[in-house]
Amino acid sequence: MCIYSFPPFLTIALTGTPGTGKTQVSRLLEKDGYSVLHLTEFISEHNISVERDQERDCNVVDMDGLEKAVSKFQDKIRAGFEKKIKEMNFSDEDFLRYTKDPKNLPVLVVESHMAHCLCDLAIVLRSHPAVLKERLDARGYSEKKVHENVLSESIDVILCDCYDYCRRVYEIDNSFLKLSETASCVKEIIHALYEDEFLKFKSYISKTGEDNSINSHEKQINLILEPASGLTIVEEEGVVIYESEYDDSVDETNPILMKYVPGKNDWSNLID
Ligand SMILES: Nc1ncnc2c1ncn2[C@@H]1O[C@H](COP(=O)(O)OP(=O)(O)O)[C@@H](O)[C@H]1O
Repeated sequence: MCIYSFPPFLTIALTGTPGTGKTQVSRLLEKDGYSVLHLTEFISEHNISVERDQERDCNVVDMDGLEKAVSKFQDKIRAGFEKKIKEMNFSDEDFLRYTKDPKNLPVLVVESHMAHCLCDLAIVLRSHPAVLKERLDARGYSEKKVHENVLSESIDVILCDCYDYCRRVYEIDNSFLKLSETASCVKEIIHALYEDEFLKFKSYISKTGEDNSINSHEKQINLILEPASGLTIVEEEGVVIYESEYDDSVDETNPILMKYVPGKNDWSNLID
């Protein structure tokens, strides 16, 4: 269950098998002014790893601790955006124009191969297993670690996980793209997604009978989006919450998002 406010603040996972380019691409996004959380650095800064898995050559993370720490971080970033927005008297059109500037976009990009466990929107970077193998070999990974990651990419492990955890999932195959082109695709999805969610939330709020203009709310409107039928109103600790339905099937009408709907890369025939 997720609770949203209006205008929405989105947390988007930039995920993918190691070597698909998450770190490099997210550095480019950061340079352009997007808010980015690098989860691996965040985990070591906050001491959230519990132990080292020697066999798989990686750290084991305390997921509950991570979730709490990320949620706290997210609240801080979100409060900053909300403060700025409250100070301005926006029409919807003005607001959407304002959010075209990455610095003003109420979005936090969380970058990691497990970011999708913490977000309900995901962008998955994909690379052809042969391309991925080259990148991981160049990194000096052991043969076993390269094989494990290449196999995982071939059978869509992260993509399938995303379907389990996330409400909306998009996939970019960057096997034959430059880093900057991959970054452009990510940006395209982020902005299209923000606009789409904004309009969707707005229409949910109009179903509640509340005023759905940006500056009309003294208090936050909280929406719980889950596959429920109809619209019900619940009170939780004095806060009015509107439970609305959403369609969790892949049903994109935005032409940009349609370009990135997942499922196009079938590399399973490469498994020997
Ligand atoms: N189109 C591309 N998109 C992303 N990475 C690319 C691309 N082409 C080459 N690369 C290279 O692949 C490697 C990906 O590394 P990195 O960003 O650390 O991946 P990850 O964070 O997913 O493990 C980098 O050396 C990067 O330069």
